[in-house]
Amino acid sequence: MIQLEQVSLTMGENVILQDVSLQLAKGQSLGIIGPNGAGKSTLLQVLGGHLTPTAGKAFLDQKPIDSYRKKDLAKRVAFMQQIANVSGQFTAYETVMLGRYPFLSRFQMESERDHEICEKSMERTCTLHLRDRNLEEVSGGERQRILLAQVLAQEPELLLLDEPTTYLDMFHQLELLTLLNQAQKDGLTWVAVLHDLNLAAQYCDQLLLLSDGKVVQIGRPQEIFSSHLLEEVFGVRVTVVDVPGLPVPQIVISPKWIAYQNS
Ligand SMILES: Nc1ncnc2c1ncn2[C@@H]1O[C@H](COP(=O)(O)OP(=O)(O)OP(=O)(O)O)[C@@H](O)[C@H]1O
Repeated sequence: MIQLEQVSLTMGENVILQDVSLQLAKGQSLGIIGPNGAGKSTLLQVLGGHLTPTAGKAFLDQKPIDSYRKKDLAKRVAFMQQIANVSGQFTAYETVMLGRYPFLSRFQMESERDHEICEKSMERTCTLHLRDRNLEEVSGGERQRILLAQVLAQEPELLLLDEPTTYLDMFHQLELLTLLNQAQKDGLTWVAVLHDLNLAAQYCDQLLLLSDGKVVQIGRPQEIFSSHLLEEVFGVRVTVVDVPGLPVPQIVISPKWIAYQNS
């Protein structure tokens, strides 16, 4: 479904992404992990067609992403942005309805079906009770769930999410990721920037570890969760542990100075 071939992106004199290649088939999920400033959000923007690589190629279904008309792309790809970038001037329901706009022509009113889809998306994300509240009048976690309802209402084939679990409590973090895994069974492909490596390992088919704009490794969580690799990239002490009942390993982190103290 998506394919990047040696993608590089330069802004001014800064090389933000360098030689990034990846392939993701329909119905798969990918977690992008890496330290602050590694280029994760930028990579997501390239996948969404918001940024065009300065070198290399990005494809959606074998067609260059930058060759799609904006509206055609919006019918297939939804982008759940970081909530810090979202304006609070709309009600929750209006915000969710924005997800239907790629399907409406100019001056066309929303149909009964559009309303049904919005309500269903709000039900799935437990936000229906907030429908008439302004986005400025809800908590960070509620706002995050409203944004999730918006991208679900868009009924995308590819969903891109930038740190979707920020502001969510443990219950709602699991709920969001479970919802994504359920949608995946119906064919959704999704890519998320995640800072919680343990959740990323539990819910993503593949992880892409990015550092300084370069792919350190891409593979199944079991392959990425080597203490060596994570210690080198994140600069913290990492212990990889098996948890009974979980098919993937988890990590326990501690500050690197503890390693120095104990050694
Ligand atoms: N418009 C811009 N012009 C120049 N440099 C930029 C621009 N936007 C981002 N950068 C730089 O690109 C690098 C990657 O930024 P990006 O936001 O993709 O990182 P990230 O891995 O998502 O970070 P974080 O985990 O902190 O959100 C950073 O060093 C950032 O300062």
